[in-house]
Amino acid sequence: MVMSNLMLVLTVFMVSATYLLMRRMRGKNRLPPGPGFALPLAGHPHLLREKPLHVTLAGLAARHGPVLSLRLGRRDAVVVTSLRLAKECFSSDLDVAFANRPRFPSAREVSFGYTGLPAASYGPHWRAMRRIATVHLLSARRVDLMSDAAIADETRVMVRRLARAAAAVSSGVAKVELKRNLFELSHGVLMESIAGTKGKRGAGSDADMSEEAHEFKKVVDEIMPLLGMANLHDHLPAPLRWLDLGGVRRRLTELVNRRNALMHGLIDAERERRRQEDHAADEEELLPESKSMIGVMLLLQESDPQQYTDTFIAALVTVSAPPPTGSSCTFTAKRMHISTFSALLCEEPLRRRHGDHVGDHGMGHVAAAQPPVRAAEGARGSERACWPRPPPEQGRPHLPYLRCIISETLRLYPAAPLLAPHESSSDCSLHGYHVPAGTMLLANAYAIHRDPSVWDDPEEFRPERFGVNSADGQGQQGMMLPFGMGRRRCPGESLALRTMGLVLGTLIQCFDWSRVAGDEVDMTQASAKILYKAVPLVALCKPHDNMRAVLHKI
Ligand code: HEM
Repeated sequence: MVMSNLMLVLTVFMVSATYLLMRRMRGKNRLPPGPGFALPLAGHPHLLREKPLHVTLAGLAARHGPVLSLRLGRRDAVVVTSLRLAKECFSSDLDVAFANRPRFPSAREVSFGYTGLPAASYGPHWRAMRRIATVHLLSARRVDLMSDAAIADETRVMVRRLARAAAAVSSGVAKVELKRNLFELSHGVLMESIAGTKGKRGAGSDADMSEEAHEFKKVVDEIMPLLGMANLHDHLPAPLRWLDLGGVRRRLTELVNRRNALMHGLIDAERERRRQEDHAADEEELLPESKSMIGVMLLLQESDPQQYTDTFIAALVTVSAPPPTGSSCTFTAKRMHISTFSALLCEEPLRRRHGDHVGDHGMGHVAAAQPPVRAAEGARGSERACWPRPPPEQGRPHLPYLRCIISETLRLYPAAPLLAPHESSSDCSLHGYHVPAGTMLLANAYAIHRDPSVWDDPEEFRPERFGVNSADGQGQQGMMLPFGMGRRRCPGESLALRTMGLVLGTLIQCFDWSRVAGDEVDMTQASAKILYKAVPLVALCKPHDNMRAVLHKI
């Protein structure tokens, strides 16, 4: 009996190994190189145990080349680790071939059955959503409006909270956990942009967060850890997934139902508000841009109710919520990014841990960013300069150092280090190799941004490389892809950059930041699809001398 079982295992193993070897060797259908031994059924997960994944994949690329193939469970995957290849994938005909997203079972729960923008397959539904997102919800005009309203308001709320915390201690220096503050800020901005929940309640709208934002935050807080566990489910055989032994799927379904109920409640509330309003004349005069995202969508619904159903609206506006597994970006990414900037601003010199490697990042000059950025703001000390208002369009070039810091941080710490996974919809050829339909494509932005053949001293944090005094920065920007490339490039890029600039600029302008004595800023990266610090940053925050009077009045 034991003998026959052993024979069976050996036969399965030999057949799988021969099959994989033959596929790899087949003349014009030659797959990209990759690590040889793949476990039958499981593939290469044993090679990916080391965390974080983007660092492990960079190591494999160093051994096998800039395009390598892997087997992950029943999926073929190709990883590209060079700028040239990433551009080939996302800017030529291949961009269409790779415009699909892989369907992970756990993403079905959070992405409205794969109909949310980040998870949707390439096709008419995705095109319709994408057009609305870029034209109506995240256009330059709307980003301006959001800067004036939601982002500025929520930044002011955060500044007030920090100033009060500092005023409450006798030393005037508060110890604050930035991640929590930025998390609340991003939720506030999110809810204000989606539904304008604070504005609708009139008096008391200056509260730190609306009830809806609180509920949304609670749901998001609970969903996030489950997504990590749900990833494991994705690689289990279907019958085991169905059994849902750990109860992850059941819990996720409950939470997603709560989130959806909240979204549908917001849509109904906005519809009711519109009905009750004596809007006939006034409404016509209001520009669609001046409304919340739901308000804009309801206007579209009036013109085409079949297309813009409530579910369509909920799926579209929830894109800013936590990412479906397999997608990657959100306000979360942005929040984590501001947290990373803040870490850089507090540390001198910054020490960085990467697995076992602990090195001096040589970022002493980063702390020196505070004075130049402040000086660049011009009217320092005036209420106008301190107030979290977006710098006017023509004012933005006066903040070149801030722009450089943001670019350099996105280079070294791209929020989505492997972008979001793409999937080929047809057989195609990449760098002379055959890529079958249904192959998952990962682009290792983290490794591409540190490629020594492209960047001088790639491990150094050097904002000046983006051209503080000139327009050189444009060229450098084209050598990185923190927001992806091609058709599925992030549509929230302008909003993200605007918010990061505004929040970081305000934090620098209003407060002096330093690290807690004796503590080093730990830049260890958590292992996740979104890159963030494993250890939340606790920093010392002291109102800037010239700003005290202004902060007092907030
Ligand atoms: C620091 C902030 C952000 C970063 C680094 C970031 C990065 C990314 C990346 C790398 C992708 C995948 C691109 C690809 O598939 O190749 C993506 C997709 C996406 N992002 Fe962002 N993002 C950020 C903020 C935002 C914001 C604020 C929004 C909206 C409010 C947003 C909405 C989206 C959507 C909807 C997609 C999916 C697009 C599609 O599949 O067609 N992102 N983002």
